[in-house]
Amino acid sequence: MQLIVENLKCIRGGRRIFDNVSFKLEEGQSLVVTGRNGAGKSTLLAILSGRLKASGGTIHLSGVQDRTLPECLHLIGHKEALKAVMTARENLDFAAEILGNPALSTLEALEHVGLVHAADMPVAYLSAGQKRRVALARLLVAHRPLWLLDEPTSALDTASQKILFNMMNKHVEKGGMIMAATHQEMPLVNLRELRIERPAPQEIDSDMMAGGF
Ligand SMILES: Nc1ncnc2c1ncn2[C@@H]1O[C@H](COP(=O)(O)OP(=O)(O)OP(=O)(O)O)[C@@H](O)[C@H]1O
Repeated sequence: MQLIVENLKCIRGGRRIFDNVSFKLEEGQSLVVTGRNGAGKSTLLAILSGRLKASGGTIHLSGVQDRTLPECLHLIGHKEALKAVMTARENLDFAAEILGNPALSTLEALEHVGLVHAADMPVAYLSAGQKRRVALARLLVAHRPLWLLDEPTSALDTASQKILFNMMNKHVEKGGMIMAATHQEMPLVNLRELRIERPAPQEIDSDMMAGGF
C-alpha cells in the first residue's frame, strides 16, 4: 500500500486553512504531522479519513485492490467516539463488528491497554485517560493498515504513553503506516515529519476577498 498526497488544499468557513500539502507514505513508515494550533493538522486527518472534503489537490492510494482509503484506516480523533452508557467491552465489540477484518479479541485488546479490570464498566465512569485507552484499543480489534491518530497521547500518563508507542512501533514494524498529529516528541521507528504552515497573511486576505468577505 502506498499513499501519495499532492498539493492538498483546504478552505473551511471561507478561510484557507492550508495549501500545497504534499507527502508520500509507504508501508512501514510513520509520519508525524506538526504545526501551530489551528494550522490544520486535525483537518488534514479528517480529509484523509473521508470526513471532510479537500478543496483541491489529489489523494492517490495504491496496492489495496478495490478498497477505498476510509476502508483502509483507523481514525482516533480528539473525541473518543465512545458511547458513554455502554461498557468498554461493548464499545469495542461494536467497533469490531462494524470495522470487520478481526484482529485481537475485545478482552485481549483491553489487556494490551491495561484495562481488563474495567471491561464491564460503563465508559461514563472511566477517567479521561482510561477513555482514551479504550479508544486506542479499537486499533487492535480490527486490522487496518493506516492509523490516523490525532493527539494520541492526550490524557495519557507516562506508562500509558509507553504502551501506545510500543503499539505504534509494532504496527509500523509489521508494515503498517501511521500519521500522528501531535505537539509532542514521539519515539517511533521510521519516522518523518510533515509540518503544516498557515498560508502567509496576505494570501489569507486575498482568499477572503475572493470569497466575498
Ligand atoms: N467546523 C469548522 N468550521 C470552520 N472552521 C473550522 C472548523 N473546525 C476547525 N476550523 C478551523 O480550521 C482551522 C484548523 O483547525 P484544526 O483543528 O485542523 O487545527 P490543528 O492544527 O489540529 O490545531 P490544534 O493544534 O489546536 O489541535 C482552525 O483555524 C479552525 O478555526
